[in-house]
Amino acid sequence: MASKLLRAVVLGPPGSGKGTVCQRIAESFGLQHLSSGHFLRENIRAKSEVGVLAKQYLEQGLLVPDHVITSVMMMELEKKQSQHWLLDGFPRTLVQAEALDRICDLDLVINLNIPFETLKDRLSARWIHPASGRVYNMEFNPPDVHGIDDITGEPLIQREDDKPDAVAVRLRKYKEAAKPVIELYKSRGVLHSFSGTETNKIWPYVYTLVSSKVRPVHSKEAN
Ligand SMILES: Nc1nc2c(ncn2[C@H]2C[C@H](O)[C@@H](COP(=O)(O)OP(=O)(O)OP(=O)(O)O)O2)c(=O)[nH]1
Ligand SMILES: Nc1ncnc2c1ncn2[C@@H]1O[C@H](COP(=O)(O)OP(=O)(O)O)[C@@H](O)[C@H]1O
Repeated sequence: MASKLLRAVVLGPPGSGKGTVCQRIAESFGLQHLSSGHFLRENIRAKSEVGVLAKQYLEQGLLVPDHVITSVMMMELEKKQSQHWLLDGFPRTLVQAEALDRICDLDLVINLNIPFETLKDRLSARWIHPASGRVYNMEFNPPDVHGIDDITGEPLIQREDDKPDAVAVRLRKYKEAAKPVIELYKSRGVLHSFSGTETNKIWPYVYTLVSSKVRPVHSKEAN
């Protein structure tokens, strides 16, 4: 199998399961999972310059300006140059995709196609552990103890932008902005779309696809 470092992106609307799928890929293949939303929330908590600027956008469910998120992501990617990585939530506009093009050639783009109603239901049941970005869902993957993170025992919170009004705005904005990005990757032949209402059903196909590019951490081959 090729020893080239994998450069992959997962695209999909809010609540489509990008975070969940990326978490599984990262664990199965030992890839670095880089989530734009997670970096922004970390900056907000740290009250950094970026965080102060980004806060108002996140609270309203709006996209952060391209130059802000691009500089955050470029800084993170620079630190991970020698590792396989997987981007979650970036690029989300054509301008961001063009910025990414300037630093790498993508090998793989995974596009999650999930019906609107499913997305609305999922987001309202989502809880996160803010420090780690771990994601729970009260129906799909509840924590062992209600409202508590399994690993640290710290309280879980519901994101401001998972409230119903912000969710509707986010879904609409996503559609508009993502269309040209999806078209771009389709035209390059790197786009792989997966449709369905359940991450567990989509996951085996995603696993097979990623296996064709990188070796699983726990495969018999690797042991
Ligand atoms: N019921 C159900 N819930 C799921 C399924 N897959 C993921 N979820 C849950 C986990 C979360 O609470 C919520 C959204 O999943 P993620 O946080 O992984 O989605 P994504 O990263 O795309 O959302 P984001 O962009 O951060 O808003 O849905 C599924 O197949 N069924
Ligand atoms: N690539 C990006 N471009 C602009 N804004 C972003 C980007 N990634 C994240 N954000 C901001 O952070 C918020 C949370 O992002 P994320 O955790 O990926 O969740 P979601 O997919 O539900 O919007 C977004 O609603 C947006 O305000």
